[in-house]
Amino acid sequence: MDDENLSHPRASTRSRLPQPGLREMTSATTNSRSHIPLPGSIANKATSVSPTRSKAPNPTDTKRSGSIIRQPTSPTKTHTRGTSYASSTMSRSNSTATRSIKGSFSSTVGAGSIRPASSMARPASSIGTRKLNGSSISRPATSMDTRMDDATGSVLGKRKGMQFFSFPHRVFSFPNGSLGGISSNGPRSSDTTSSTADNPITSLATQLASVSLADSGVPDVVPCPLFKQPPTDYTPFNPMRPGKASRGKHATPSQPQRTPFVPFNSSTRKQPAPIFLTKNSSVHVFNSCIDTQWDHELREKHMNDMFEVFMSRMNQQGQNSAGLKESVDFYKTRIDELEKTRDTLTESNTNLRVEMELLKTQLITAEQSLKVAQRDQEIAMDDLEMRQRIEIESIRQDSKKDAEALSARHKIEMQDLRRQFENEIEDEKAARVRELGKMTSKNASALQESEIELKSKLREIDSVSSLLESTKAELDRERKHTNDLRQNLDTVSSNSVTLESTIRALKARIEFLEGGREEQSEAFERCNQDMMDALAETDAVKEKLRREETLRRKLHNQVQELKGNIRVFCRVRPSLNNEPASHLAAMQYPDESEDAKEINIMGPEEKSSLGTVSRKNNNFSFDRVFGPRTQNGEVFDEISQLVQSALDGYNVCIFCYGQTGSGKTHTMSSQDGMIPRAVHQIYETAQGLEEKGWRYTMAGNFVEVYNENLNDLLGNPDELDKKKHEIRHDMQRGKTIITDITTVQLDSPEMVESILKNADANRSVAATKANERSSRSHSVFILKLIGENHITGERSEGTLNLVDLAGSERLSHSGATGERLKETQNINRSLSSLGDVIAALGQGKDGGHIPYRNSKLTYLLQFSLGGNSKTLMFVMASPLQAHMSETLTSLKFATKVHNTHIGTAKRQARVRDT
Ligand SMILES: Nc1ncnc2c1ncn2[C@@H]1O[C@H](COP(=O)(O)OP(=O)(O)OP(=O)(O)O)[C@@H](O)[C@H]1O
Repeated sequence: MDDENLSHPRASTRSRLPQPGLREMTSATTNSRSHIPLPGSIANKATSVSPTRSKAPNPTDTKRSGSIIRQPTSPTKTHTRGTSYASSTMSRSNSTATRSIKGSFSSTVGAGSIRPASSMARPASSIGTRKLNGSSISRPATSMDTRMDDATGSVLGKRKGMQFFSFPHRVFSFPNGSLGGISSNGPRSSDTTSSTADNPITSLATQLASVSLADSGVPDVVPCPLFKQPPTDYTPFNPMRPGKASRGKHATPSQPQRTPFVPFNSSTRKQPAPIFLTKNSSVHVFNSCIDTQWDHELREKHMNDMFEVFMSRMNQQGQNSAGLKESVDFYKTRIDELEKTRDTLTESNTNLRVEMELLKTQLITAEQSLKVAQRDQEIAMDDLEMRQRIEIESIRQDSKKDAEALSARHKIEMQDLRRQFENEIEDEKAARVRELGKMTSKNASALQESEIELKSKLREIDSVSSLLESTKAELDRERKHTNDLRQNLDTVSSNSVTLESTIRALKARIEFLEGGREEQSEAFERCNQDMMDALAETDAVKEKLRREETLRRKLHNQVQELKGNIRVFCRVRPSLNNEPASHLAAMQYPDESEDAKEINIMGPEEKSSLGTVSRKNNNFSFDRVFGPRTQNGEVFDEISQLVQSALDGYNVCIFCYGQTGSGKTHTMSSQDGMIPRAVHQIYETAQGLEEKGWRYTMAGNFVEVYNENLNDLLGNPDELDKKKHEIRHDMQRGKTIITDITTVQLDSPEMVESILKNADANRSVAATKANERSSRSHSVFILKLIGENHITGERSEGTLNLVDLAGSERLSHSGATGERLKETQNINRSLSSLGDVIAALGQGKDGGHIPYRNSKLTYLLQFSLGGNSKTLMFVMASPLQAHMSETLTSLKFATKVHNTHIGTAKRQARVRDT
């Protein structure tokens, strides 16, 4: 609260109210700014007021008042402020009293209250200075004084319904017995407000004049040439309502604008002094104005009336002052109370201040001790830090020395270790190098030895091969020599027989000659002639024999050609153990005991509308029909002559056609099948022909056509279905070449068996619904036979193709799906192509198109099917009733082939004319 009072103007006003200004008012406590001896107490005030009240207005009073009139040296300022203070003080004193009664004042500043710490810490100037200097007291004294002097009337007057009258209670005194101040202030409105700030007399006179004229009924504006016409916004002075001048004065203490005061008769009267420079100068001007313009008596009378009115009002003011006195007493009582309270507060403040001082002292002491302790602490810390720094430095140096020593030691150790490792590495390297050298030398020697050994082996091989060659040549020579010797032996033996007989004859002749010399000589000549005739006869017989062999060949092939270049044999396999007789179809072989060329297959029993049971008879006729009891040997006898044709230089093709399980493989590739038998026969025949000058070489290939791809059955089984083989034809020589095919030289009949085993293992076999082990490809065994007759100079090149076709069952019967379906489709397509090729050949048109290229099989057999070849078709038949349909289909196809006339075969041989 006190802080606010110090800082806030309103608070300072409030604090002034209870201050001891009234009681302790002295000259020292007067308002120094006004230099007016303000009433320090009511008594003083009463003293100053009482003469005014008791005495009538007279010039003396006026004069005395004139002495007093110095009081408002700055009248406007003092008066205005005093008025405002009066009103505010009055209202606030009430509020203060109220607060005091309610205890709020004592609660805030009373002795019993405890000031907060902040208040205690407040500087002494806030309280003590004010009290001691009394500067703040002088202002309330001024206020109070002003209030008492000026505002009382207004307040009381207002309160009591009195006409407002702000004339001061003091008597005005004009130096020349006139109210110069009135005239000088009256009409100068704007100038007045500004000039009053500088001239208090003029200001006071202006107020007085305005009030008195207004109250006395005298017109406000007196026509006086001395004054100018007042401005329209001129407002008479009202002390209760500060005008613009007073407000403006407070607001802006600007320099007043003064209108030069020109005397009316300035030309006649000499101015003693500059206008308004002194009070006397203005009086002179005023007097001069009066003398010349005003009716002095009238004005005096008028002034007297006015004075009386003033006086009466002054009396009234005196009465009012009594009321004010009461108020003052009340206020004095209140002030006493407040002063007591203030004393109490002062005392408590003093105690608190002492206490605060004590605390301050203690605080200072504590701060000092704290500072001392802090300083001691800092010193100790500095010492400690210094010691630690020294210790750290020493430790660091020690550590550095240790580290350096350690690193030096490590460096030495590292160098030692490095040297040691380098030595070890060098040793190891040298050992390794030595070892490597040894190994290299060993390897080199081993390599050298190996090379030497290899060279020796190569030499051995060369020598062995040359030996072999020479042995072969020698063997050939030996063979030849043996043959020659044999022939010679034969000749010699015959000759020896002849000679023996001749010798016997000669012996007899000799004996006869001995008996008669001439008869002996004749007999000897006859014997010699007989011998010569016998030798000549022997040569003639041999020549005749060779001519007969050539004739036999010619006749044999003529017989084969007469039989037809394509022949069809039918073979029905026997029933197997798991096939009961009830499941067999009814088949008949009408001419089995004779030619055995027919077969009747009885169809299922059919009942006619008349109830007769009949069977459809399917009669087929082929070149030969083999029944179920026929063995492979018997079959081969029928084809052996075709195999002989291959040796004679013909292309022979024997293939088996029929449904799955009809016995094709059994006939062709079984151990006693056509292929082994053919090879055996070829060997035997070839050996027999050697006596007649023939030498044969045999080379075999075994291939299969699977899904229209050619596979080498004698090759690597892993390359089946991967390695591609192409079929190429030499049209001029009538030769077929298969690329990348394995060719086996058949030096012995045993070689054929191993070939067949390998081929059988490689052959694609897949299970189907129709047969649990079914060959799903066409296999072709190709035997190339090249024969040379070193006696006759003949040469023959024949090919024997033994073909085991895949099953010919119909697609619907096989029940194949997926991959099997694809196989079956390819099989049927190739078989159909085979039929188309045979049919085209049967048409016999020279240069006609033969569709060999429609399938891989027909393209492969191009030179074995047609005019240059002999073809034999085995149509295989199953005895089962269930296979009847397929059997009939196969037999119908075979009948078509049988009815085809292909033409005359040509021998692939160069026969020397004999
Ligand atoms: N003449 C026969 N004498 C004895 N058994 C035979 C005869 N013909 C065929 N078989 C037997 O009948 C079965 C089927 O014969 P095979 O395998 O030769 O028929 P396939 O027509 O070659 O069949 P795929 O077309 O499936 O090769 C075999 O067990 C076989 O031994």
